[in-house]
Amino acid sequence: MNRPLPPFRINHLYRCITDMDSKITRLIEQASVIVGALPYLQAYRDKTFLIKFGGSAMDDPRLVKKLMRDIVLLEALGFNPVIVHGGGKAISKAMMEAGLEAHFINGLRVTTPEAISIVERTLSGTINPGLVQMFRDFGGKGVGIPGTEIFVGERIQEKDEQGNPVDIGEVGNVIGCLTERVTEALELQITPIVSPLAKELGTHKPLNVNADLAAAALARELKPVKLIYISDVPGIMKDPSDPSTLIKSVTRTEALELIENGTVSGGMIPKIHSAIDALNAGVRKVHFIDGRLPHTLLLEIFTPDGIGTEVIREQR
Ligand SMILES: Nc1ncnc2c1ncn2[C@@H]1O[C@H](COP(=O)(O)OP(=O)(O)O)[C@@H](O)[C@H]1O
Ligand SMILES: CC(=O)N[C@@H](CCC(=O)OP(=O)(O)O)C(=O)O
Repeated sequence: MNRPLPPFRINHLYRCITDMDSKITRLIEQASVIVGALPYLQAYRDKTFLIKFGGSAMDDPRLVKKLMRDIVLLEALGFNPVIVHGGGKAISKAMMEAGLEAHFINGLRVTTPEAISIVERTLSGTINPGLVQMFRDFGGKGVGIPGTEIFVGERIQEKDEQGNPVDIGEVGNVIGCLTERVTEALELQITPIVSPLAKELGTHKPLNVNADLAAAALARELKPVKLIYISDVPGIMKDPSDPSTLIKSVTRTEALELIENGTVSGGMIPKIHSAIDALNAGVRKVHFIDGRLPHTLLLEIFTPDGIGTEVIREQR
C-alpha cells in the first residue's frame, strides 16, 4: 500500500508544478507575441522602410545598439530597412574641440570650408562606420554608403529673419539621387546605411546636407511604405517642453501651420519640410518617434496605433 507523502514533499512537488506552469505560461505569452506579428509580417515583407536616425538620439550607446539590433531583426524578417543617419550633436562637439562655434540658420548648419572637413570626418569616419559595425555585430548585413555616392547637391541660399539672403557655406539641397547602390544592396537583402553628404553638381565637392532632407530625397526615389524619423522627442508637441502635448496625427497643412505659428522650431523645421516633401512625392506615411524609448521602431511598426506623431497627406 502507498504511504501518503509527508507534507514537505507535497509542498516541494506543488512548487515544482507551479514553477513549471508559470514558465510555460511565460513561453505561451512569448509565442502569442510572435503570432501577433503575423499581420505585420504579411503586410511588410519585402517592403522598404526608410529610417532617419538623428544624432540627437545617439547619446546613449546602449540604446543605439538596441536600435541597431531591432533593425537587424527587421532585415532578418525580410523587411527592407534603409538607414539615413545624422550626427549633428557629434559634429558640433568636434567643431568645438577644433575651436569652431556651431551656428544654425533655420535648422541648417552654417558650414565654412574649415567646417566641412570636420563634418565629413565625423559622418564618414566615425558615425557611419560605427553604426555599420554595430549592425554587423548583431549578425546584420549592413553596408555603409557615403551620401556623396548617392546625392547630387546644389548650394542653398537661406534667408535671415528679415528675409535677406545669407550664405551658409558648403551646404546643399539634394537635386538628384543615384539610387543604384541602395537598390543593389536591397536586392541582396543588405541594409544600406547612408551618410548625409552630397556631391556638388559641377565641382564634385562635398556638401553638407541636413540628414532629414537627405532622407526625404531618398524617400522620393525609393517610395518606402514608411519614412520614420527617430529623434530625441516623443514626436511633434504643442509645447516642446511638455510631452503630454504630443500631437498624434497631423496633415501636411496642419504641419506647415505649426511652423508658421512658431509651435515648431530649430531642428524640427527641416524635419517637417522633408516629411511634407516625401508625402508630396507619394510616400504614404511619415512618423516621428522617440529614440530614447527602447524598441521604439518595433512599437511603431508592430502595433496597431503605433507611437509618436504621424504626418499624413489628407484630413482623417
Ligand atoms: N514643437 C516641437 N515638438 C518637438 N520637438 C521640437 C519642437 N520644436 C522644436 N523641437 C526640437 O526639435 C529637436 C529635434 O531636432 P534635431 O535636434 O535636429 O534632432 P535630430 O538630431 O534627431 O535630427 C528636438 O530636440 C526639439 O528640441
Ligand atoms: C546642413 C546641416 O545642417 N547638416 C547637418 C548634417 C547632420 C544632421 O543633419 O544630423 P542630425 O540629423 O543629427 O540633425 C549638420 O551639420 O548638423
